[in-house]
Amino acid sequence: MFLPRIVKRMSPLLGSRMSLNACRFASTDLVRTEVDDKTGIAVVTMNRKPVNSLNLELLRELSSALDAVEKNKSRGMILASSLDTVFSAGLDITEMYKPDQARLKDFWTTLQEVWLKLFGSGFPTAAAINGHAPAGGCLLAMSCEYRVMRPNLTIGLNETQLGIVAPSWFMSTMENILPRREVELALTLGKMFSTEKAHEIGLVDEIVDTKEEALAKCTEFIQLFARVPREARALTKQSFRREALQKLDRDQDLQMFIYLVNQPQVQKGLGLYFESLKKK
Ligand SMILES: CCCCCCCCCC/C=C/CC(=O)SCCNC(=O)CCNC(=O)[C@H](O)C(C)(C)COP(=O)(O)OP(=O)(O)OC[C@H]1O[C@@H](n2cnc3c(N)ncnc32)[C@H](O)[C@@H]1OP(=O)(O)O
Repeated sequence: MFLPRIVKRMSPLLGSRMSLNACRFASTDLVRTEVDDKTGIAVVTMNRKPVNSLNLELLRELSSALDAVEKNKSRGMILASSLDTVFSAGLDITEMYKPDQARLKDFWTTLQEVWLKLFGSGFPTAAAINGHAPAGGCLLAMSCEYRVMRPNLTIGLNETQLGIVAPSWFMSTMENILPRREVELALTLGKMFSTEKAHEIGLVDEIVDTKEEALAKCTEFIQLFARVPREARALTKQSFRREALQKLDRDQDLQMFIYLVNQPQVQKGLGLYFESLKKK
């Protein structure tokens, strides 16, 4: 259960440049939310070792953090990771392999909720991609409006490589950024792009060397909207993204997911993939 703790603290968040800004913190073990009092921007940091794989608890806390950012009327939100080399490893395979059926349902419903809140948010969003971002990790980054990434990492929707299929709303999210042809190729190949290639094709907007620089660039992006009326901006974004948002039929998507994940050959594939990750 997410219980926001709102306290005043000095922020070490963005290094010395921001270190005198007081921040409000609303944090749990898995997700830290820090709002800079000077910029009004919230940094939501995923903190689930070792790889920020998205299990039910992390998704629930992300969902609550997004509610808190909305409620606090923050100027915008930056999504980041506390880990050195991984932004998010995507969905936690253990949620889908030999699952408890009630939890599986909760898991998928919460993932849908996080996407609807993040992709459909009125406030500006940016992702500081300070580590690898496969599959669901790529979905989170793509749901933001701007992406800044460190070099020599990877990002992409690799589902077909695992023998599974990215849901259509994962596809629409990529299509909101890249040309259709590029998306079709990326999805059918299950392509993981290097940071440099992702930048070349426009999946990533900027490359920087450190997490601090990534946070600073994301802040600059969000500040572009400082003089744009908030409501007009929000409605424009939501109207632009409406088609993708409305295409998600939550019940149908849930039923399809439950049916497919429980297929013996999908379970076998997930088991083999999970083993291969462990043996790596
Ligand atoms: C036709 C049938 C259709 C069926 C359709 C039904 C299904 C629909 C759902 C589709 C949606 C899927 C979206 C997803 O997100 S699936 C998840 C995909 N994720 C990945 O492929 C990433 C896998 N991980 C990695 O590539 C690497 O871990 C990394 C992120 C690059 C980091 O590498 P690093 O070397 O730092 O770390 P390790 O690989 O050593 O991992 C450390 C430990 O973490 C465990 N791990 C890693 N990823 C996951 C994960 N996604 N879920 C659970 N656990 C994970 C790994 O096993 C190590 O554990 P260990 O320390 O115990 O060995």
